[in-house]
Amino acid sequence: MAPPTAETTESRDAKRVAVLGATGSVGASAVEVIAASQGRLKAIALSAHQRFDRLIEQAKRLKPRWVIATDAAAAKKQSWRRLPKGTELLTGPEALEQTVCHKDVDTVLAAIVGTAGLQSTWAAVDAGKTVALANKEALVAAGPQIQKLARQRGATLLPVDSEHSAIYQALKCGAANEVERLVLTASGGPFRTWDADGLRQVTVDEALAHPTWDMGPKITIDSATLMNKALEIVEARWLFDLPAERLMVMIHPQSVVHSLVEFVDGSVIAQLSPPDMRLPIQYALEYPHRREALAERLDWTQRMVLEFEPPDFDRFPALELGFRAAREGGTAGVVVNAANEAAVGQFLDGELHFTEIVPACASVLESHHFSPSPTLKELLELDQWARREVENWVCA
Ligand SMILES: NC(=O)C1=CN([C@@H]2O[C@H](COP(=O)(O)OP(=O)(O)OC[C@H]3O[C@@H](n4cnc5c(N)ncnc54)[C@H](OP(=O)(O)O)[C@@H]3O)[C@@H](O)[C@H]2O)C=CC1
Ligand SMILES: CC(=O)[C@@H](O)[C@H](O)COP(=O)(O)O
Ligand SMILES: [Mn+2]
Repeated sequence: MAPPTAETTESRDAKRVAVLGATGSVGASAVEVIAASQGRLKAIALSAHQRFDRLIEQAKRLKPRWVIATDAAAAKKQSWRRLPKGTELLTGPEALEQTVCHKDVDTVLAAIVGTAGLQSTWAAVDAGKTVALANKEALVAAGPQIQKLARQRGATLLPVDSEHSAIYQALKCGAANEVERLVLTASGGPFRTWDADGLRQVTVDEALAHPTWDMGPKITIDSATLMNKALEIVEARWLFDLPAERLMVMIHPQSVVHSLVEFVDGSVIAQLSPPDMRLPIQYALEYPHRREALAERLDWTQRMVLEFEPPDFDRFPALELGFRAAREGGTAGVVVNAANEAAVGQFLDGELHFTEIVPACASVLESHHFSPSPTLKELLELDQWARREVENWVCA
């Protein structure tokens, strides 16, 4: 009997992945991982918000069943003639939620940036899917609610964020009650060594020049303020169910040690690799298997220096906001996250100074009406409220 062709292997055994945010930095890396998976992974759906030419190229390569254009108005102006035969176009944000629930979707890669990714992540969890989670903002905004829903629906959350992927892997070395603390590493961003005067003069181009990672604009600005690490503290709080007191941040400029777990006996287990998102994406999509990867490897024939230093909470006050949101829970996460998204947008548009991003978030967090266990509807309303507050915020 002839061996199965790639096509038949795919249709019988392939894990069918819906890639939400396929045209972004994480999404594009996921497309490479899927294309190189020798038929083990099949892109069943790819979504884009506005970069439709890129989406069409991806569709020609992976031949998904569906492409989703979430900006429906922009989709009307696009020519879709180059879509491959057999690929159906769906439009509007509601198409994300319909698609992730489909019985033929096995895994959802949540790689939309910001709160825009919350409802589709929620829908995937609600449908009991395996969710490979890059969209950290969803967990920051609604961590306890998403975890509760995942338990009720039997959904599995697999981290894609490099630090959380490292921690997930390191946690396999001990039992939950043997964990002392999690140490999240941070590159320190482009301004790691800058003084307060320098920080006040930061330009958009300087903030977009990340020293070690090539990422989308929003997370790159977050890395520069260290708000990314603040969000990751909250993400770790809910993902691993550990209190803020057992979470730490260490600056590690090389971005080779992606995070560490310290166990009660003092042993510290870390995961190392060059900074390349294709590895944590592949780990989550292929889980529980490890496969040969496209990602860069460490070169053990070369001298390598790995540095660690504690963060400076004075120059980077975002960190304190992250620890506070992780300690308080409730509505603190959604407010910090939404205020930050709005403030980063204003900074990128030249309407806010770099050093105003975090004070704007702190001020909105301070003035909001805290609630300990909000519903999804309340969270979405607060998200909108926090954005409006940042629009009206004036630096004291
Ligand atoms: N980049 C990285 O290395 C890492 C990213 N992450 C997280 O992954 C997520 C994605 O980051 P990244 O890939 O850098 O971001 P990008 O900005 O590169 O990509 C964002 C993606 O989301 C889509 N999108 C934007 N707005 C909307 C919207 N309103 N509705 C639906 N889709 C939308 C974009 O579509 P389009 O481009 O077509 O307009 C694009 O596909 C973020 O949550 C980030 O924090 C986590 C760890 C590492
Ligand atoms: C790749 C990834 O996971 C990013 O979140 C990265 O960690 C950003 O780098 P910083 O450590 O500078 O925030
Ligand atoms: Mn990260």
